[in-house]
Amino acid sequence: MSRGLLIVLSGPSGVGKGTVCTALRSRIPALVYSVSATTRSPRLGEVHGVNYFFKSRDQFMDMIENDQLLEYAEYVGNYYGTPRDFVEETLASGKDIILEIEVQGALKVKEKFPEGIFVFLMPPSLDELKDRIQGRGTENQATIDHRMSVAVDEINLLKHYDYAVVNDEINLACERIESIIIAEHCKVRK
Ligand SMILES: Nc1nc2c(ncn2[C@@H]2O[C@H](COP(=O)(O)OP(=O)(O)O)[C@@H](O)[C@H]2O)c(=O)[nH]1
Ligand SMILES: Nc1ncnc2c1ncn2[C@@H]1O[C@H](COP(=O)(O)OP(=O)(O)O)[C@@H](O)[C@H]1O
Repeated sequence: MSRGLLIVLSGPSGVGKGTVCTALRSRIPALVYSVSATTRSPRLGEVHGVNYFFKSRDQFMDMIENDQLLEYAEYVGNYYGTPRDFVEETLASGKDIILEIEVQGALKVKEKFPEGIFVFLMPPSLDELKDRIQGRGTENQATIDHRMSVAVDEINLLKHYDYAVVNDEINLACERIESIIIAEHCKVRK
């Protein structure tokens, strides 16, 4: 049996990664989602084990010490990381897995899995990005400003990715990513 594809969906906060990823999973039910660990507090409606594994700082440090994370990053004051075993087991079972992670973490995954498919979700413009973060209403102004300054640095790292997908419209962005996955399955691997 051939291994599954590792798909990394990355891009600045507020670009629509979560929204696009949820829509993509309903279009492709076989696509497995990697649930990350984080030290961030749960937002209203978020469920432990579904959206994230919510951890204390000490628990997160233990996961790092015990080499349980494929990658991790500190992002705007909190830690986020990808549980390693789940990714390895999913790929070995022949299923495709999608990681929805920020840019520093994506680049670390690339060092370990250069064969992964790295997709950068682009905002139609920086003004639209700010409107989306503000419109979501989950962050205070200082965090929004911090996330916007990080976003500019992140967009400068686009060159390390395989694909750039503009999230102008959710269904269109999903179609583009679905097409990428289909094409990657057809690829002749040398
Ligand atoms: N490196 C890394 N980043 C992650 C992971 N899980 C989530 N992130 C990213 O961390 C950033 C902040 O996530 P979050 O606080 O949920 O905010 P939101 O994605 O902007 O709604 C986003 O860019 C996520 O994609 C992970 O396991 N590793
Ligand atoms: N294509 C789109 N057009 C308009 N609004 C969008 C689009 N994609 C996402 N959004 C909105 O932008 C906000 C941020 O999306 P979210 O998925 O939380 O981003 P991220 O996970 O990248 O931080 C949400 O309010 C979401 O409904």
